[in-house]
Amino acid sequence: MPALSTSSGSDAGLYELLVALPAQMQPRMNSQKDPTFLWDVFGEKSLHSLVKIHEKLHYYEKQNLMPILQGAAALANDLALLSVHDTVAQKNYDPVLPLMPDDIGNEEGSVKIIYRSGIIQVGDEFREANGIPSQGAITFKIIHSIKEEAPSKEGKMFIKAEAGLSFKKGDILQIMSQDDATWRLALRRAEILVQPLKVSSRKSSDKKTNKSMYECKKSDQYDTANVPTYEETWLVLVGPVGVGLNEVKRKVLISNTQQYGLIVPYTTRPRRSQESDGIEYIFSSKHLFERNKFIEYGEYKNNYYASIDSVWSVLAKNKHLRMLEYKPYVIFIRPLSIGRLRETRKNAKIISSRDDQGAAKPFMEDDFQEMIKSAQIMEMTELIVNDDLAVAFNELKRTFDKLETDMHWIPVNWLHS
Ligand SMILES: Nc1ncnc2c1ncn2[C@@H]1O[C@H](COP(=O)(O)OP(=O)(O)OP(=O)(O)O)[C@@H](O)[C@H]1O
Repeated sequence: MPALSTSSGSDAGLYELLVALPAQMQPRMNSQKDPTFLWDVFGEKSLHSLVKIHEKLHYYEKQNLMPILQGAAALANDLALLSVHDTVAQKNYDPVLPLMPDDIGNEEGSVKIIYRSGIIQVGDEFREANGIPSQGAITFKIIHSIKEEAPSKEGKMFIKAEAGLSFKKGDILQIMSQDDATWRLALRRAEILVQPLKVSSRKSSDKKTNKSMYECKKSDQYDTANVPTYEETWLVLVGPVGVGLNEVKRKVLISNTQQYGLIVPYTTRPRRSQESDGIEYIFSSKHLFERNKFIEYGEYKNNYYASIDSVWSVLAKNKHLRMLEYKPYVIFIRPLSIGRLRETRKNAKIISSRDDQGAAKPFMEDDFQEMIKSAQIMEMTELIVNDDLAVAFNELKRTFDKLETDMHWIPVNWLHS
């Protein structure tokens, strides 16, 4: 079969070939019917139309087609939009669900559904289903699990409700943390205590606020007020006669004269020869004494002992003096043992209460026994043993320093009395 040729290149030759084909094949045909048949087939008009369309499309295929009409351009945009829509619609945008944990059994279908929705995690608690089962729609209340923290050294603290601290009206709870908006970490306290009292070096302008704190009568008023702080600390040293109160006091005073001041007490006893009025005591008559209002007073061997004005004069000099509506921090100084008193007080002298002149005399066995006996009936906030004077002094200093910085719980009646 000879190669078919086209007159105007490969693009336009197909239609012409169709037209020429029956004539070119005629010499090779035996039957008269064959050329008629071929002519009918290749001469068919619709075939020619199709071939023409094919050739046109083939020609424009490699060119950028621009629609001639404005309406056609809009149609092109719509087609692009539809095409994008179809592409997007065919894509799968479903959430990627977490894999099921291995340890959930087959029967726990509902748990699987909730879990796979990603709302809850392993360890979360399922609490409620509308309160009543199988009635219309079910509302799930889901509480996320919280990791339990290691117990603190200060005491057991709980986060989970089941492990929480039960308490009733009147119990005293010390709040340890309010970091969480819905939970409070607290320790139960046995004593009847209210505010922590902090001694700090606040400016005197804060005193008014503190005063209003004392006047609070209800606990919710304490809650909203500031924690009271005090500039002045009133320390009272108590102990049996001759235990060494003056000695200890003297050591504290000379250790920091800026910080500590002495309250000069009142007394109705006669002034001794070596004493000066206003130094050791302010000497007063019984008549005047009874007309005065004192912070504290006591009676000893028919004589009164008390203090008041001196408190204010110490305050005025800006010395340290703790005041909580005149409730002092009391430190009890006691001897170690009668044996140690005999050893350590060999060269010491007591101002004998039996001697009206108040002459200093060496300690007698009776003095030691009296000291031990009265020490046994005294119970105070803080206890310091005056065996070795230097040790006792250091311990006292440590207590004072702690008072400066630490919080102190105070009995509730201190605020109401
Ligand atoms: N730890 C101690 N070791 C040895 N001697 C001490 C010690 N403490 C105090 N003394 C001595 O004991 C004597 C009595 O001390 P101090 O006068 O201070 O006692 P006091 O408790 O103030 O007595 P009073 O109650 O009669 O005023 C003094 O001679 C003092 O030096």
